[in-house]
Formats: sequence, C-alpha cells, structure tokens
Amino acid sequence: MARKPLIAGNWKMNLNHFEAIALVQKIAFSLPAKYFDKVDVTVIPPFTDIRSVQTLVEGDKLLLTYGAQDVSAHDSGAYTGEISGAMLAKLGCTFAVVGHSERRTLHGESNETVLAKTKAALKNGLTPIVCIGEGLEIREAGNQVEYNLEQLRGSLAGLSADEIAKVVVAYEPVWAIGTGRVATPADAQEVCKAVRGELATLASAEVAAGVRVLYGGSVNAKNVGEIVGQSDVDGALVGGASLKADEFATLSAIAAGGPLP
Ligand SMILES: O=C[C@H](O)COP(=O)(O)O
Repeated sequence: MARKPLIAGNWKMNLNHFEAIALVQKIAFSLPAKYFDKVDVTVIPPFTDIRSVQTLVEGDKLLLTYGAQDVSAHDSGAYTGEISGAMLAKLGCTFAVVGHSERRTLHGESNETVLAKTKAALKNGLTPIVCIGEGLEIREAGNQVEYNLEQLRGSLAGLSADEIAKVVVAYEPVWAIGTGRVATPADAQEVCKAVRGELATLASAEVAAGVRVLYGGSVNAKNVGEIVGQSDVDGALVGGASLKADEFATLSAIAAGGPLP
C-alpha cells in the first residue's frame, strides 16, 4: 500500500505566537498546493501558539496541518497544567505527539502513560504520533530492535486493529536527537521495518502496511532524501530544522519528490 509521506515539525519549547505566525506564513509561501498531493506537512508548536496557528491556517485556507506536542491522559478536571484532547480537537489539531523521549526522560513518562495519552488522542479524533527510541547504551549493545519493539508494544497495548490503523509511529533514537548525529538510512530502516513487522502482529498485515512510520533525529534538508527513501520510512519528525522556514520547506519538498521550492 502506498503511504503518503508525513513531515512533522516539532518546535519543542521555541517561538511565541507572533513568531509562530511568521514561521507558518513563510513555510506556506514556500510550499504551494502542488506539494500537498505528495506529502503531508504538519507543524507542532507549543500549546500557546496553537490558537494563532489555527486562525492563520483556517483564515488563509492553508494546506498544512498542525498538532500538539503532548496531550493529557485525562478528560477534564483538577489536573493543573494539563491540556485535554477535547481542547486540542476544538483548536483544529490533527496530531498529538505522545511519548517523545524528552517527555519519557525529563518527565518520567512510562509506556503506561504513553498508552493512556495515545488512547486520549484517539478518543478525541486526533492522530497520535507515538514516539519510541533507544539510548546510546542500548544501541552500542546492539539491542535497538528489541528495545524499540518493547516500547512499541507497551505504548499500544490493548489497542484494537482499527485503533492501531489510526496511529503514526515515530522512531527517534535518543542519541540522534539534537546532536547532529543522524542515524544512517540503514539504521532507520532496520528499526522502522521491525516496527512494521510488529504492527502486523499487533493488528494485521494490512494495517501494518498502511501505518506511517517516521524517523526523527537530526533530520535536515541534506539527509532527508536518503532517509525517506528507505522502504519502511514514511517521513520524518523534525526538531531543530523545523524552526527554519526555508530548510523545513525544502526538506518537505524533497520528501514530496521535488521540485525544490
Ligand atoms: O521531535 C523531534 C526530534 O526530537 C528530533 O529533533 P532534532 O531534529 O532537533 O534532532
């Protein structure tokens, strides 16, 4: 099954809502409609920017989508600082990132938490981008496939095949995030292929063939072509390079198969 590539720009804790508007305007200017037949492009700003991005995207009928960097596992109530899936859906979000390694490491999120957030996203019609990824020690010991599949099983445990069909998986080796040390295309393919195999076991071969599996970790305009050229890599979760309009538009165009903007 042909899977449309997805380029998701995770801004992390960068850019206020004025800067968000400027960046989205520049990206949209560089990526006219023809690209969107071949690639889905989404931006994942901080929560405080989402309303401004919504106004711009809806007002100017832009074809890029947007999402959130996290979602609460809870529906509503006394959860200070949390943002619910219903709130994000009301803001027109398409995606919610769950289980990013920075949440797992810095905020102690377990697979159980990630699973609860994945369910909350699905319940509210958001597409969860479920992140998995090994640290350097695991990679150096050669246990990356086993480790990632365990995270995947834990993060999707008990979901139905229909639910799994609605998920995007992002493989992000922790040692490649923000370090400039990108995994080789073969490294990315190895784990993404194993992820697809595991999805076939968890759901079905048909579902696995339709789920988009992204790679993330120091992706930029120079390396994206080779990475998304791998048969089981369906796009990228981009951090640093998503903050530069020209570079993000260029790497999105490359994922679309060109031409360069
Ligand atoms: O979510 C994005 C990833 O953490 C990758 O970040 P990076 O492209 O800055 O390495």
